[in-house]
Amino acid sequence: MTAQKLDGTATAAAIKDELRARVAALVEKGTTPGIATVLVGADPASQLYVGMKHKQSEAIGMNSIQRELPADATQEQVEALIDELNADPTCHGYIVQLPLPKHLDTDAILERIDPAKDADGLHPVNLGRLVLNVNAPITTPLPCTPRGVIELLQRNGYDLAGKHVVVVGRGVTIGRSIGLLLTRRDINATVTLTHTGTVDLPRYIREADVVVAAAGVKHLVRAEDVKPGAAVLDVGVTREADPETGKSRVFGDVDPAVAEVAGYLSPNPGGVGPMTVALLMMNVVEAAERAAS
Ligand SMILES: Nc1nc(=O)c2c([nH]1)NC[C@@H]1CN(c3ccc(C(=O)N[C@@H](CCC(=O)O)C(=O)O)cc3)C=[N+]21
Repeated sequence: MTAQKLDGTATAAAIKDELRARVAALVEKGTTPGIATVLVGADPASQLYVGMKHKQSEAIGMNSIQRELPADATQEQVEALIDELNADPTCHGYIVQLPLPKHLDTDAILERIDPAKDADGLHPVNLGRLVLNVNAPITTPLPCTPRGVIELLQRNGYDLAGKHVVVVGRGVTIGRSIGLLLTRRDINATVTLTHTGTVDLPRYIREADVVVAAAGVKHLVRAEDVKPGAAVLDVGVTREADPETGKSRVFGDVDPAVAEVAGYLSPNPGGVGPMTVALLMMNVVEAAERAAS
């Protein structure tokens, strides 16, 4: 492999060390930052993700609140739980683990979250403020996966100013939101957003200094299309049986051969996933800092 690995696990560990100190300072002043999760149903992957978030939050001294409802919970029950967390002064931020069971109105539930407690940073009010606020310092929760991508590059010495970032995929968690951060004056990147309606995707990939692959299509980004030396961040998740072992595992959006061409590569797993969890916690620590000041 010629590419330098952008190690999300190590970078997230450094962020967590900083957060541990910020948590301790808040505790000193009488506020223990509290993070909550809402899990509806018992999907094994969701249980695993939620468990990871609690374990890591507790490891840095946060208070963690784990709320669960059965898979057949009604809209009213979920909304009542949201109202409860909005009113709970010990909960400074929380997430509703997605996806929710199909009978529930996901948008209505997410919009009911108090924007000040939105740990994902994806509440319409927070995204709207990000659209409107191009330059002023940000005082609202930020979308945590996009922030994770940017921190992973910056903390490994990659300067995004003037770079052409090609984003593949228009999902809300990354594709549609990351450009709002990358094009702020303090980062100063240029962004192209591509998606399944893009004609001739390789034409765009070839022009990219940075590729953020978040389409959820296994091995969509091929080595022959990547500019030598480019930074490639693999954010896609496809869960499939491994052809060799037969066991289910995660496949990213980036063909492994890209490692021979790229200058920097954020693998999956071990890249943006751990950064997302670290930035989720940072959103909650920042919410607690604002609440305490
Ligand atoms: N409201 C909401 N917010 C989320 O942030 C959210 C969500 N719902 N639903 C599900 C997805 C998925 N997600 C991941 C977070 C960390 C890893 C992660 O750390 N993965 C490890 C591997 C973990 C393992 O599988 O053992 C890695 O990439 O190295 C993966 C996936 C957050 N999500």
